[in-house]
Amino acid sequence: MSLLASISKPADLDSLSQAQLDQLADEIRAFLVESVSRTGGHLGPNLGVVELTMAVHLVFESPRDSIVFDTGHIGYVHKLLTGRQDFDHLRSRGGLSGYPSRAESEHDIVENSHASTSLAWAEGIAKGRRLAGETGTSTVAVIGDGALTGGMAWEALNDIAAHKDLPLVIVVNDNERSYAPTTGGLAEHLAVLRATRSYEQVLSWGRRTISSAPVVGQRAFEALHGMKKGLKDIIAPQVLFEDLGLKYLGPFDGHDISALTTALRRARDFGGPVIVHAITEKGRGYEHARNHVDDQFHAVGVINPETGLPLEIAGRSWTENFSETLCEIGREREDVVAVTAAMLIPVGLRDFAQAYPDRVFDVGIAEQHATTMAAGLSFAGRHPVVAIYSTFLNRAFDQVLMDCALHRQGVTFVLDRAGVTGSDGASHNGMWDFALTSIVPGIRVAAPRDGEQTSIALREAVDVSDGPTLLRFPKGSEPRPVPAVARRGTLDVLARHPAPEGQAQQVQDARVEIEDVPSLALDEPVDVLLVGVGAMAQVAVDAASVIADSGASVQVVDPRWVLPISEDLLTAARSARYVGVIEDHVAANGIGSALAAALAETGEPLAVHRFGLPKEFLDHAGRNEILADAGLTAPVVAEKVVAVLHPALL
Ligand SMILES: Cc1ncc(C[n+]2csc(CCOP(=O)(O)OP(=O)(O)O)c2C)c(N)n1
Ligand SMILES: CC(=O)[C@@H](O)[C@H](O)COP(=O)(O)O
Ligand SMILES: [Mg+2]
Repeated sequence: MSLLASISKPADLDSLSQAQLDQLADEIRAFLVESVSRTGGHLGPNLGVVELTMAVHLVFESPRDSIVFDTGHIGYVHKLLTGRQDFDHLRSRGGLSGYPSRAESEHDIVENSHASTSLAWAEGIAKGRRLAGETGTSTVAVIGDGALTGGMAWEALNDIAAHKDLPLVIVVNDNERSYAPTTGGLAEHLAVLRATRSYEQVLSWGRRTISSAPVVGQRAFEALHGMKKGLKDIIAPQVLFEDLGLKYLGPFDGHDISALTTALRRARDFGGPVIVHAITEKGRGYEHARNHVDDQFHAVGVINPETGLPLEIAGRSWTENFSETLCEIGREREDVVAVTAAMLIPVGLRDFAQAYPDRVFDVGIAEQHATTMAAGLSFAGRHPVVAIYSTFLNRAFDQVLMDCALHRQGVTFVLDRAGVTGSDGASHNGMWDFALTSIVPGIRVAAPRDGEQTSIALREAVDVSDGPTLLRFPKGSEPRPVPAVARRGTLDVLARHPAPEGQAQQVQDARVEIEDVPSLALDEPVDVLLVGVGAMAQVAVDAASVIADSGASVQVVDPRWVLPISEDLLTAARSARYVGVIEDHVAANGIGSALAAALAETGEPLAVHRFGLPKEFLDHAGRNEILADAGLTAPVVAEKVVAVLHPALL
C-alpha cells in the first residue's frame, strides 16, 4: 500500500520518518499530476505546496487549530491529508470541490475563492478565540505572493501588527507568481528577501559548524548572526513586515519539510503574529508545468500527462473575440488603454499588451485599485478598458459607483466569466453583475448575444466618454451567431411568429447587415414577448418556435444594451400579454426585475416572468448542468410559457 493511501487524517503524518515524509511528498506529486491531468484543475499551484501543506499539518492540529488557505485553489494537498483522496470527479457534479468546502470536511474553513481574504479571516478567528478564553490553539493563514498584493491583505496586516500578542501564523507561499510573475513593489521586496536566503543558508551552515567549535564557536556564531542581520538590513533595508512590527521568519525553502516544521514550531510558540516566508516553485516536480511560460499550469483543462498538452480543443472563445476587437480598436484609438488585476492572459489582454506594452496596466490582485485607477486614467484623457471576471468586480462596486459613475468617467468594464461558470463553484459564478450595476446612476450595460455583437458593443462602449460602460459575456466558446430580423435603436428583433407580411420569421444568415429601422413597429399586439439577454438569446429564439406551435403569436427581442431599460424595450413589452425575460443571472434584481420596475414607473405595471438563476450559492457542476437545473433551456421555458398562456388561448 502506498504511504498516501495510509493517510486518512493529519495525525497519521506524525509517525512518519523524514524519509517517509519525503516519499509521501513524491507520491502526492505523482497523484496530483495523474489525477488533475484527467479532470483539470489547479495543478501548478498545488504542486507547489506539497511540502508546505504537509509541514503545516505536522505542526498544527487541524481542526483544533484553524488553517485558512487564501483563494482556496491550493487546497488539494490539504484535502488529500484530511481524508479526501477520490479526486476522480474533482470540480464536477458530485465530486470534490476545487476549493475548501465545509460540507466536505471539518478541516475546511474558507470556501470563497476570492483572493486576499485569508488574513482577515485568520485575524478574526484568532481574536474570537482569545475572547472565548481559548488558549493553546493556533490560527494559521496560508497566503500566496499574488494574494498578498490585494488590498484586503494589507488592511489585515496593518491591523494584525497592532496586536503583538495575537497568536497568528501567516505563511507566505512565495512562488513569485500569480498567473504571471507577481507585479508591484511587494513582489520586488519579496524578491529581495528571497535573495537573503543565501544568508539563511550561510547562517545555518554557521549554526552547524562554527557554533559547534569549542570555546570561540558560540561567539563566532553570534558575530556571524549579527553580520547576517546587518547584511539583511543592507540588502533588504526595509524588511517590510518587520517595519510593520510583525515578526518575520525566513525566507525558507518551501520544499524542505524539516526546515519548514522547525520554523512553524517557532512561529506557533512565539505567542504573537508571525510571518513565515516560504519560497516555493509553482508546478514543482512536473517539467511541463515548470516550463509553461504563461502561468506554470495555474489552471489546466484535461491534459496528456506525458506531454502536458491539452486533450480538449475548445472553439474560439468569447475572450478571444474580445481580444481581437480590442487590438483593432487599439490601432484606431491611441487613447484606449487596458487594465487587469493580475489576469492579463485569462481576460484576453495578452495580444493588446504585446502590441501596446505602454498602454496595459497589471496592478496585481487589486480590483478596487484597478477600478479607481481607471477613473484617474479617464480623467487624464485615456479611455481605460478594465478587463475582469464578473465575480471579481463584486469587490469593486463602490469604486464603480463612487469613482467612475459619480464622476461620469468614461471607463469601460469588460466582464468575462459572466453568468454561470460552474466548475469553480459558487464564488466564481458571475451572476450578480446586473443587480450591482442596475443601481449605478449613469452606467450603461450591454449583454452581447454572440461574438459579433460583442465586437459591436465594445466599439460602442469605448465611444462613450461621459460615464462608465460595461459589457459582459460568459466563459467558454462563443455560440453560433444569432441573427436578427430587424432593429430599432439598440433593440434587435430576433424572431416573430407569425412573421409580418413579407418578412422572414427568422433570418438564418447572421451576415445579413441589419438596418436600423426607427419606424419599425414594436407595438403590434402579440401574445408573448420573450427577451433573450446576452448568451440566452438563442434559448429565447428556440423557445419561441415551440410556443408558436401552440398557436400563440410570439416576438423575441435582444435589448443589446440592457441597462438602463430602453424606451424601445418598454414599447415592445407594452404590446404583449405575456412578457418573459431569460437571463444568465440571478432572477432577482436582474434585467427582468429592471424591466418590471421600469414598466411600473410608467404607471403601466405588467407581470414580467423572470427566467434566471435562483438567489442561491450554486454548487460546482458544469455550466450547462446548472443552467438546466435553473430551467434556462428552450423546452422548459416554452413549457412554462404555454402553461400560463393556454387557458387564455383556449
Ligand atoms: C479577487 C480575486 N481576483 C482574481 C482572482 C483570480 N486568481 C485566482 S488564483 C490567482 C493568482 C494567485 O496568486 P498567488 O496568491 O500567488 O497563489 P499561487 O497561485 O501562486 O499559489 C488569481 C489572480 C481571484 N481568485 N480573486
Ligand atoms: C482560482 C481562481 O480564481 C482562478 O484560477 C480561476 O479558477 C480561473 O478560472 P478560469 O478557469 O475560468 O480562468
Ligand atoms: Mg504565487
